[in-house]
Amino acid sequence: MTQRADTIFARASGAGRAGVAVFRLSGPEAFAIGERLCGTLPPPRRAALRTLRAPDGEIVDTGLALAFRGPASFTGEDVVELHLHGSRAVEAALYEALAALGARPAEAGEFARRALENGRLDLAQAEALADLIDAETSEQRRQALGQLGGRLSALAEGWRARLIAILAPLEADIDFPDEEDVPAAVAARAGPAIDALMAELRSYQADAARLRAIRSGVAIAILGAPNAGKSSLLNRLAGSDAAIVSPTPGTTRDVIEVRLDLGGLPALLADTAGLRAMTEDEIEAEGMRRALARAENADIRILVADAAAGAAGAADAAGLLRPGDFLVWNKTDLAPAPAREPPEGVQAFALSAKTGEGIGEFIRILTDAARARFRPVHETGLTRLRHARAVAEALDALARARGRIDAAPELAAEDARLAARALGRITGAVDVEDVLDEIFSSFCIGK
Ligand SMILES: Nc1nc2c(ncn2[C@@H]2O[C@H](COP(=O)(O)OP(=O)(O)OP(=O)(O)O)[C@@H](O)[C@H]2O)c(=O)[nH]1
Ligand SMILES: [K+]
Ligand SMILES: [Mg+2]
Repeated sequence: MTQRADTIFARASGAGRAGVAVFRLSGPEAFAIGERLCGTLPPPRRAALRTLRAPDGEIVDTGLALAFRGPASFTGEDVVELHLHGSRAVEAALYEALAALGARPAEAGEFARRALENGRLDLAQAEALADLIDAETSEQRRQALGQLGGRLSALAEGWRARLIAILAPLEADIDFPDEEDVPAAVAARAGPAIDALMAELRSYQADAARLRAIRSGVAIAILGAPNAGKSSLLNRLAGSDAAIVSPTPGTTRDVIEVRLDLGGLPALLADTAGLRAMTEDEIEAEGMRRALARAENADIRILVADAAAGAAGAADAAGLLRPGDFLVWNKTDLAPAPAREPPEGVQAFALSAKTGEGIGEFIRILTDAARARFRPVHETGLTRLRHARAVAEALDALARARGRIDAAPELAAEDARLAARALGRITGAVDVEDVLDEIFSSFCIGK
């Protein structure tokens, strides 16, 4: 940053009434403003009780004050943290006092952005911070903590360092083009090294969709004929009355979503409108279109069929199923499940959404299947599309480099440099500006 940064403030803890709310002040004037507010600040990294006063002498609140001297702070700047009573009135009085003392409210993600600019976090870690704040399940927490701790950064920087080691002799070759035996020797060494790196990158690429599913949730869609009991099943799986259940066929029109925690793996479960061959009703037809789109894009489909309707109950939608999906015969309190082979790779299961019989077992089976399918091979990896794209770009460039290494080492060197550049984008070692706005706009204020 060329110009001197503003001193910014925001509530770091969640909005609303609270026993304690944490406010953060960061920037070159943070200590001076903190002192005017608190009288004196405690020594860095020590908490002390203070009475906070506005410039006109009015008491704002009493609470804990903590000072962090930059660069040993979250943002890398001087930071003052205030733990006050979490009321709207205290917050309003504090903001007024801080503004009067020359600080301004922070923009979304501005604290993390300063941390990045001051080298306290790299881009992958900043993303992980956002993921950790959003984490709802244990798998999400683990993944975000690993990345925040620098695991992905170390991986990406390691790949880049290997590439640079491969690149250096190729560049030396450009400088000494006359020495006859150099190109062959260099190519002989660089070729296998590129192959090994490509194999490793591919194995991480193969994991990327699984890691993204952990971040954003596995998409599961419930589909089937009207009145099969789809909404009843969703309510059972969610443990709440999220969807309307009624004996009227065509009750569900919009897609109803609930979040599930499948043994630490997050899932987004969608209930959809019943599918039937024909309908005159425009709203129902739109519901069916949405149901089909949802089924198409889901990671896992659960086809619900009425056991009492016999094999015909599953016939219409069976074509939508893919290996790894489920066929659930519902209403086993009324009739046993028909003896009908499910489509290839589809697991059949019998239960009653009404009595709850078989639900616990079905949740176990669904959880095991989802966890097995989305278990990553590597503990650390490409958690965002942005990372996967960078690796795909690096792989393309490396494939070109590999093809040219014998005939045109100088072109191969250029390709290898492009690959290194693509990998450098993961941590923001290169081209960081391009992605900053996209990443930090998703942060909330105070982070
Ligand atoms: N006996 C019995 N009735 C059930 C069972 N599951 C659902 N039902 C009943 O079947 C009817 C339809 O249930 P819903 O859950 O609304 O079915 P749906 O598939 O969501 O229906 P649409 O949204 O209209 O497509 C309701 O009267 C439920 O009480 C079950 O396991 N046993
Ligand atoms: K219904
Ligand atoms: Mg329904």
